[in-house]
Amino acid sequence: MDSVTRPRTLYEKIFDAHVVAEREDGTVLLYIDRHLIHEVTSPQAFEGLDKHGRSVRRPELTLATSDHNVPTSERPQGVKASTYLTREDSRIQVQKLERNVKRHHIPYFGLRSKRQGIVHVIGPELGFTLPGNTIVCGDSHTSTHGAFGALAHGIGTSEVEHVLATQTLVSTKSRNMNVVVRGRLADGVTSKDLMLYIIGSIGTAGGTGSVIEFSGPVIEDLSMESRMSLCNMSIEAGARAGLIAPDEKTISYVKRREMAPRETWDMAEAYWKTLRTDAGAVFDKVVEIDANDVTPTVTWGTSPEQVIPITGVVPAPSDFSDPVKKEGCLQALAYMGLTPGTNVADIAVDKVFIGSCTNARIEDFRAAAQILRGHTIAPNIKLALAVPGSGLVKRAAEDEGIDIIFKRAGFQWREAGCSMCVGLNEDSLAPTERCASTSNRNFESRQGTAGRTHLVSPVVAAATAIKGTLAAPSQVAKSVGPAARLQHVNVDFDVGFSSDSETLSEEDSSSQSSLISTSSEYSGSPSKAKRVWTAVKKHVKEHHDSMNQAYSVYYGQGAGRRSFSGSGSEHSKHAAEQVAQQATNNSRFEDNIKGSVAVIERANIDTDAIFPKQFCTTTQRTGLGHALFSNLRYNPDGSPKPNFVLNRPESRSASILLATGPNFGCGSSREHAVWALQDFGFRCVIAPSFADIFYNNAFKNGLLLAQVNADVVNRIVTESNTGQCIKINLEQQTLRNDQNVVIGRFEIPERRKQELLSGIGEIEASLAFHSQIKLYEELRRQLSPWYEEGVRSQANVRRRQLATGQSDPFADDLKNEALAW
Ligand SMILES: CC(C)[C@@](O)(CC(=O)O)C(=O)O
Ligand code: SF4
Repeated sequence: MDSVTRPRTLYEKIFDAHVVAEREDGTVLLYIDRHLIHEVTSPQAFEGLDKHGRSVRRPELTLATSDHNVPTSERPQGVKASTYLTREDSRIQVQKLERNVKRHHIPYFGLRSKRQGIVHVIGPELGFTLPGNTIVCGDSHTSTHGAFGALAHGIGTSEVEHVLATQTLVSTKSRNMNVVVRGRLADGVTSKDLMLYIIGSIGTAGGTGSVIEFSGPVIEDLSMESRMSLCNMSIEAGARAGLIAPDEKTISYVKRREMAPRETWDMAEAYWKTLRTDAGAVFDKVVEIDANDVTPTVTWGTSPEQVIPITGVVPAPSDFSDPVKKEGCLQALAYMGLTPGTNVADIAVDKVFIGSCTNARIEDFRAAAQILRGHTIAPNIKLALAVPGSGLVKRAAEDEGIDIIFKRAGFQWREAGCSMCVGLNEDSLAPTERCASTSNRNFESRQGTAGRTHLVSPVVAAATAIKGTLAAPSQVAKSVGPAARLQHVNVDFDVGFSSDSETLSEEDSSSQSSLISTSSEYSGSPSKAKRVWTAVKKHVKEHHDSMNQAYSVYYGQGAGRRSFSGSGSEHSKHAAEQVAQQATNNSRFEDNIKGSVAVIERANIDTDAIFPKQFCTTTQRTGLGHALFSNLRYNPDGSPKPNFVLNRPESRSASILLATGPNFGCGSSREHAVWALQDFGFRCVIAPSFADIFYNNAFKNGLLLAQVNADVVNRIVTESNTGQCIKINLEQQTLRNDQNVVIGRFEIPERRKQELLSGIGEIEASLAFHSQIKLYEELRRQLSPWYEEGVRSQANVRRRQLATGQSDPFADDLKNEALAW
């Protein structure tokens, strides 16, 4: 009961309310309320499901769209992936998604849908994203949804498969971090500037292992769109998730969205209002930010932490005392083609991109249009691209005349998609082209091989387009009189999608009896389950606004949360046996690795560097070694760069990779990075620290990550310079040289070690908890029906439409899509 009475953070409350079961190794099975999928990170997950003959547990809790690969050029009516996507690999990815959603009855907004768009734009805008939810997606920017007080984070493809099969994730509690923002944001300073400033202050690894709750008067003042931009980039600060407590703004944003609850709205609202950090709750770390210090901010380098006010000058390596930052500065200056001391405002750009899941919402286009109105882009701008985040954003902007302002200024006004954020379609940078971009990543070659990215806010992007050089909005004269109609028109999201969910009343006897039967399945005592359930019901009546408490009461009675091999439970024993059997079927991780070491002297090696984006269009998980570090390894003509470590003959047989700097694997969630490292022959990566999503992905695939201190890094470098092999003993956590001398120890959490040693398949292990998952779902239907009300499977929506004969735009849009299959 301690968890109920102790003051808790918002994060802890959401986490606790989603615990399906606690496992013996200290991890928990966390229920996932909402799952978003897209074409790039899902094909291998569906393939995994097929291989094991598994189905999708709750298709209606997953929502799919195609966004990364889709062209943003004009989309004719009735467009089909087979003809519209001219790049073969992209077309195959989209078609595979279409086949998978059809087979599994997953709602899908694809090329024909008005509601198609970037996953992190459509989730909130459709009301799929709700406060208090757990939300995941095979995409690091899932952190965006934290703006709603949802626990939302990116996962790798193995975890996508896990969620599809079990509707849960294996999880551990993160650390609690609080970023408090006081003061006031000046005119022309946006939440994007604020977030760049925060990342500049705490660094790209500043949030590692933590969930950041943003709070303070400045956060309260932000609109929902601005909050989304802020939370979106939490991953760029290394955090597992960003969170903002839901308030009136959140609630009125969600209300009447197409997939939001209606009949159960009042209960939902009452519950959401309880979702805030209790007074006296303890954060592991608190960072105070004064918004008065924030000015329009841009990045000058190749990491989102390399930021500078637009009024500043490009830094020199000597400005940094930390040797890692000094080296990073040197590398970034060379890549970006910049000279220290240059005024940022004198940096001329070639292209301007307003779009991406960070800044492609209606408010972003409104703000940029205010700057662009009556102006035209500078002659040196080769391309100015405006790409709405979704079909609905595009429509809303067009209703307000915003598209006209953009077009008159010389921008191209496109269809929705990820576009030049990642350049998986035709929208990308040519080598050495410089871009002011409202996206979130300035990694090397992110927007195009050898392209140069400056991250900026939408108003800075607009001002830059006009000036031709990086510019603050205040540098652009306000035009007199509107050049086009620009007014705020509220898009009507209330399009008559009435609820047909079977809202289970508390008195629903059939569901109550099914609850009792599932409960008894593992508690071994139907009468006890009944008693417990009666107590819970009573509690719910008294505290109907507190789901956390209701769950806790239930669990407090000892009815749930059996640990994996909990005593006395036949079901648990059976599960344990099943998993033990499974373990013997899996190949055991050999606890000793011996091999030569390839050394990369860099910090913050991002997954875009490990597995460049142009290869992300694959639907394979094997044979990807050729793409490993491709941009660092090969010249544009395909010839190898002789100085890159993997091209040296002695590296061909290396099975250990050492990164000398911290934060290896930061950025994108693409699990391809792990698959490529393994395919090349690496069995272990050693580094001072790792980014969270990459860490998870590696262990899911049996790639050992060994964390060492600076002394051990130096020792390994010395040994490998003399051609020595390194021996790794996982059991003892030691590193030895050829003479068997221990040259250092490495850190690895016990449970990760056991995971590797046992070789247990995680999905099998989680499926063994099916009774607990079922029970949790029953409880949830009773205690928080609003999370079930707005979601429907594709099949259900269409069945209902056929039965009622009623026109329903949401359903029509889904049907439209289905016609293309
Ligand atoms: C799928 C990929 C291209 C991604 O969206 C994935 C991610 O961020 O996790 C990216 O932006 O790098
Ligand atoms: S970061 Fe870019 S590529 Fe990734 S989801 Fe957002 S818009 Fe798409």
